[in-house]
Amino acid sequence: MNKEKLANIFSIVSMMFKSSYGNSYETMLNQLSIEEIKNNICYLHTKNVVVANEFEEVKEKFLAILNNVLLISDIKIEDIVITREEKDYEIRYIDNNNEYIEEESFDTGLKEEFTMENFVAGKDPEFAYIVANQVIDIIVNDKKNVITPYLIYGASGLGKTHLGQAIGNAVLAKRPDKKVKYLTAEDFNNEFLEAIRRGNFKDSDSRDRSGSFRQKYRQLDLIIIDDIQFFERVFNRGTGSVEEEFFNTFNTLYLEKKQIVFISDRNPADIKNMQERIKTRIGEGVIVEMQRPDFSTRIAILKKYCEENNKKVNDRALEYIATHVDDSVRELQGTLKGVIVSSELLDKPIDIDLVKEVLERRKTIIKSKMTAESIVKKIAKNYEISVEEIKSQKRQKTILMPRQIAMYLIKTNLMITYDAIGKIFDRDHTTVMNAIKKIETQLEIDRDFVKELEELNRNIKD
Ligand SMILES: Nc1ncnc2c1ncn2[C@@H]1O[C@H](COP(=O)(O)OP(=O)(O)OP(=O)(O)O)[C@@H](O)[C@H]1O
Repeated sequence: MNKEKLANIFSIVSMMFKSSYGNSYETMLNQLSIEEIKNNICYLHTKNVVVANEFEEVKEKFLAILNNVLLISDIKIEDIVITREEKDYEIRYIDNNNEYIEEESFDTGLKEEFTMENFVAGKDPEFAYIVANQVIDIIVNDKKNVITPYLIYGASGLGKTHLGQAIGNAVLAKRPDKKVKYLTAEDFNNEFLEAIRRGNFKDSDSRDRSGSFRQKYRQLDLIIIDDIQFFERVFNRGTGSVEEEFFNTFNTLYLEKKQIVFISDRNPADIKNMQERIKTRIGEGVIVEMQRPDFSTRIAILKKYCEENNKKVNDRALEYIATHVDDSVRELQGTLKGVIVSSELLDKPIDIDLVKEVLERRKTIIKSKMTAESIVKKIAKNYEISVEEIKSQKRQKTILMPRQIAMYLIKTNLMITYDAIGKIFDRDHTTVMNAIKKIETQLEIDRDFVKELEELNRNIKD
């Protein structure tokens, strides 16, 4: 199978994986690529050991989807092997006046495939696109009237990341002297914690810090922070240092009239745990909701995809796809990719029957999707407690036991990490591990409990 086909397959499986198990896997999947399929083994590659470890935890789930996608080609993958380069991070540290300074090759975080040119705006461009162009114009021409912060929010797969990244790429294309950085809120949080761990600060007092973390972010002309809803998981958790650093970085850039772009899956008013002062600052900028593309834009997106990838697909097939997939551009492109790959693998022409077959297959996988939240909800309902209670810190048996069961069923069904489960219940990795062990022990000694759990397991799949 050639590289292009392999890449297409990987991108379809990744899309379905995210669709079934959540977009939190996006960072991991972005750092993986498919190398080859040989002797029924699929070889994936990553440079990052953390990604390799994270993938091991969800390998079986990924394998199941991969085999489903390859079903019609009669290839059955038996195992996935990760290959990895030794060098994980290109970061060096130098000792300067007894302070550690991080020397990092500056990575803009931008991907070249996301441009304003390949963002299909449609005949009647939406507001988010119009403002994006204004933002680019302001930075490129050093205009003073910055639109900061510019916040784009909206449902998954509508092109928020694409547009945010495209702003960065357009600025650098015209003004390579500008300092631009794209990162996710999770990256910001991790880098901050890593900087503390590596002694990048003078002491543990979060107000007295030095080093490149601050410098790096505060010298930017344009910062694009994606998925800021992530902050609700880390803000308001004791020390508040991440929140403080975020506010200070944001505020410094804001006061210096530098351009800030935030991307979120929801309106900032609905992001929990965010201090009022941050919300107020955000409110001083421009907030735009990304819209679902209309039919003619969906057709234009599909045509653009064909053009860029040099594929010929007849108008009827494109119209059929655009009629049946109307809620996400990611899903729209994924369906088209699926149709193209199926036609190539089967050596069949693209007709409505093939499109229907692919749509049906995608629906079955998506229909069977079970998420951690759906499991929590069903378990809470079964034990007649609320979702808030099951996630709360309460320890009475009537709440504790359902919580442990929910953790166990999430682990066994979704195979996500203990940390990821911990985040759902606001618990640490060890607590989750102990809870699951407890259920396993109980299952070994109690036949009735086994039956109860089997019944629950059936329920959560309905
Ligand atoms: N208007 C568009 N024109 C061309 N491609 C688009 C458009 N909108 C989205 N896409 C493509 O759809 C895919 C999903 O877009 P993107 O990741 O930007 O969505 P998102 O809104 O950020 O989703 P999420 O919230 O799940 O991260 C990408 O491949 C992107 O290039």
